[in-house]
Amino acid sequence: MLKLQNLSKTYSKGEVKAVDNINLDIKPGEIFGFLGPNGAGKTTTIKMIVGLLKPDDGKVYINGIDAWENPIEAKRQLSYVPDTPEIYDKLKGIEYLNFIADMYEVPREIRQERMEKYLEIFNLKHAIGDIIGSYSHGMKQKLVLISALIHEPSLFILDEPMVGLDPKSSFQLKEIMRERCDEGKTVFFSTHILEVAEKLCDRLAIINKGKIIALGTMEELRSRAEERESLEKIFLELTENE
Ligand SMILES: Nc1ncnc2c1ncn2[C@@H]1O[C@H](COP(=O)(O)OP(=O)(O)OP(=O)(O)O)[C@@H](O)[C@H]1O
Repeated sequence: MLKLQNLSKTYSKGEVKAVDNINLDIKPGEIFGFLGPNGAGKTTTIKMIVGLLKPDDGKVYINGIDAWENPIEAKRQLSYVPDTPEIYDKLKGIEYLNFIADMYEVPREIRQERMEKYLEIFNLKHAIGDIIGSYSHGMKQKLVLISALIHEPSLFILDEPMVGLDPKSSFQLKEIMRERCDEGKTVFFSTHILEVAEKLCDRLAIINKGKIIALGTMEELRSRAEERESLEKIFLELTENE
């Protein structure tokens, strides 16, 4: 479903190796957690997957489509929720949702049904006629989430999705992620919080200083951490973030 092959990215004319030759193969139906401390390379990796940052090296395949050779086809397969919801402040919530639904060519009746459902779930119905500029950070985040759910992507990519959401919305989001995966869709999300990864994902990768240092189920990683001091140190650091 999502395949990363020897993916690398540097910043500052090569001085900062943000992502260093990473490989991942994520299957349909998986909730995959991308866990790492601050500055590990999570956002950079995600931006290369969704087409916002060009890799220096390596390939991104989404459903077998090369994301940088066929960007439009690849983007049709996915939804992306960034860590900070930067959206058009001058639009009303409903205008933004319709704009996104238009871009993804979601038919009227279907979008209506999905909007109703998610606006209800995330308790945003009352504000949908208001200008986005008047929304709180959490409301903006929920609006972006709803817009990402409107076209039912086969790959759902979320950068630090739980940050800024109230506990009820976090719970709802977790339920939605699980539902998507039960339908054979794939969720890839980043977090710097061990507990979030633990509660949610089927499998996870730990990234540190741009490299993947461990890959497997949480159980597998925990037992490996007991044997490997470097992994144990990362685990401790991630626990302290909670
Ligand atoms: N535009 C940039 N210019 C220079 N260095 C950058 C740039 N963006 C990120 N970096 C550096 O690249 C590395 C990886 O950053 P990235 O934002 O991908 O990490 P992250 O795991 O998402 O971190 P966080 O959890 O803090 O968001 C860090 O060392 C960061 O300082």
